Amino acid sequence: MSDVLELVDVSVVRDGRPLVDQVSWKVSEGERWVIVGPNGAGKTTLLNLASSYLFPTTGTVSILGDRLGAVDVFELRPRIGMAGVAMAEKMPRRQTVLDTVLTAAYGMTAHWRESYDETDETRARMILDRLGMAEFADRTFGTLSEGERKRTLIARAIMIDPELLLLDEPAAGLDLGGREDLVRRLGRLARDPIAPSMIMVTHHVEEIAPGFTHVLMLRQGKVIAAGPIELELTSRNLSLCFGLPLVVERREDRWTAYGLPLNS
Ligand SMILES: Nc1ncnc2c1ncn2[C@@H]1O[C@H](COP(=O)(O)OP(=O)(O)OP(=O)(O)O)[C@@H](O)[C@H]1O
Repeated sequence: MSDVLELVDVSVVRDGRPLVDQVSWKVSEGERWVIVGPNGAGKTTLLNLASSYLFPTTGTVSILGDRLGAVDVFELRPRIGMAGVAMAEKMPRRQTVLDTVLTAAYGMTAHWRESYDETDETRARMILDRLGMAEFADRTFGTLSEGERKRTLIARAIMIDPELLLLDEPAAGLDLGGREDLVRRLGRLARDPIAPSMIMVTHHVEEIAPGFTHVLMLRQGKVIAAGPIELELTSRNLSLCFGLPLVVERREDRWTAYGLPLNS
């Protein structure tokens, strides 16, 4: 199995403070990773390294076999799909859902010319359908609910047929129904053998879809645990990660966590 991502002794330092602190981490082809950790732990910073938008202060980052610093990132970026809040902010609100997905194929955020290939449009509609967004194709992005926007952005990230798919808090801000709908769809994607390798940042273990294989826990820029989810997603590791006593339970193929009550 070849490596999709390899970080060796990576630190990102800002104002003399490490945001990511000597992280070594390997993601192999086909793996689906979840990154968990408290606010400010460095999760988004790790995703920014993985997407080639951030370079490490020290250490080496290799993405899809190419080392950052020794590769043209403009050739690398079209091979990486990314969906997250930062992307949502860049999307023109008056652009249709279909165009929001289609423009990804051309490395743009906004509709430029009416010259999209018919096959691209067919593919965009098929992906929207898989994410339950077919009937929204002609709606403008700005009129969508939070959940619909998130599904549109995931469709956009998949449109380019990436080798690595990065999802930054895809379920944040969704209500229970919206979260469960998204988890089911991500589960289908995660279990699809031809889907790309995936890395998802989340704050809640309840958002981990079935099919995710590995977990990386981060606290204050340092890796607390990393490896197969069934070995590493333990009460002990999660408590260390969040700095309070937590119990994590698995029920069938889903996870849940809760804090122990305070002693009175
Ligand atoms: N350019 C920067 N300069 C200084 N500090 C920064 C910079 N970018 C991020 N930080 C800090 O780095 C830390 C890690 O940020 P990051 O966004 O990676 O955390 P996170 O785990 O994704 O947090 P959250 O769960 O709140 O989204 C935070 O304390 C943040 O304030």
